[in-house]
Amino acid sequence: MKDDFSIKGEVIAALEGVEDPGQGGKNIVDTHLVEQVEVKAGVADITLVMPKGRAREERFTIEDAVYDKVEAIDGVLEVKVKTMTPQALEREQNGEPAPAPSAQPAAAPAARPAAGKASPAAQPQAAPSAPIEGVGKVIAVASGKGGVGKSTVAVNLALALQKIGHRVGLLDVDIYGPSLPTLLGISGRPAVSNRRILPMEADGLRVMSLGFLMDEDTPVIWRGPIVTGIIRQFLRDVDWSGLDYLIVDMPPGTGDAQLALAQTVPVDGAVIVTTPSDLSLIDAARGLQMFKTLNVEVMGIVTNMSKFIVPSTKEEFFIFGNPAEVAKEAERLETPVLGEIPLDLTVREGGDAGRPVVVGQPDSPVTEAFVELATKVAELKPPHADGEGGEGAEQPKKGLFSFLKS
Ligand SMILES: Nc1ncnc2c1ncn2[C@@H]1O[C@H](COP(=O)(O)OP(=O)(O)OP(=O)(O)O)[C@@H](O)[C@H]1O
Repeated sequence: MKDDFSIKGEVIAALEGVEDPGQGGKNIVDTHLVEQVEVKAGVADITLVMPKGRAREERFTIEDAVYDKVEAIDGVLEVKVKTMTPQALEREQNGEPAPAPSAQPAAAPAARPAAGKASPAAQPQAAPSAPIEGVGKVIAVASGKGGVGKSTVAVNLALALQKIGHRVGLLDVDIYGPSLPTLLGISGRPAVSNRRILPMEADGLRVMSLGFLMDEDTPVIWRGPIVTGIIRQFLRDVDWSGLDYLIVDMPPGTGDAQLALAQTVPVDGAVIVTTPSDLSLIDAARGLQMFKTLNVEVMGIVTNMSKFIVPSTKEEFFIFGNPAEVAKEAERLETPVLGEIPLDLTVREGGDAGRPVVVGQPDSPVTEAFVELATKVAELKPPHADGEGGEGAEQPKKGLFSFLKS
């Protein structure tokens, strides 16, 4: 039986098949009508947002199409569609009471049990994912739990891949706390040329992060479909051409960003970062399972903060638990341990100073550990021979930064 997570992916893909009338053929996800999608025990709860002035006929056409498409998904038992005005949504989000009936949301929630399933052939499939032009391999760096050093590993893995001779890009889709600008010590807004976003540059890497587009204090409350839109634009509208590797720093956990990435481009492999602590390991196993569900190959686990070596005596301390436990868990999960990165003051200091350890301390043991990791990653996933291909390739581009205007 399908789990709710995979059904949710199919629901979002199905909504991308619903046209928003009068919007030049765009679908309702791209025009930001879809505010939220939740699937629990086979019940799909969909919130649409439409301005009050929207023609009733159009609204009904959209709602009907949503019901038809979503009901046809295998595993969906019931479909609930709630259509709200932006004002009603804002009130709901602020926890304010609904006003008098005359100013109610555009429509009350309506449910329809998903009777009479369509034949499997007619069921919507996940959106086809086309490779990014000119990029060799896309590698996701993920963690089940926050704070284990995933972004630190992503940045230093990217730099170490570069150190061993590859051309590398780094994409930060950690929507809950994009940290690449801080870790790499860069800021500013990316330029747009020929309707494509140009990545920023740091230490020879091409970098794109949500952090470049957000105010530092902006609370991030983007929901599933918006996250999908942002990630799609970062993959499709940014000029990544001419790269051997694109390293993607994922948000922690198992959620919409992972789903969006896997549905937008073929992901060649995922690297799961964990500390040796029990809790991180449980979450790492969950993350690993999620990538399997999404048909993304898990290349292995990286144990971060594996041990602390006292610089003067070389004595070793296992502050977060013994890395042997990670090895045991990796064996149980039938995945290799790709590398062990020690807990080291220079890593933290380098991160805070915007000078990652691989460039700040190029001859240190920690850098050596990152280079070993990068070498293993490159062995497992060598970049395509035609990694340069696709430069200058013409792609239809529309709605740059449109997600920020919604
Ligand atoms: N091996 C290490 N040695 C010392 N400090 C480290 C190491 N790895 C990460 N850190 C530090 O731990 C903190 C958290 O790291 P980081 O931001 O990379 O974690 P994260 O898993 O990406 O967090 P989030 O869940 O917030 O995205 C940072 O201060 C970083 O410098």
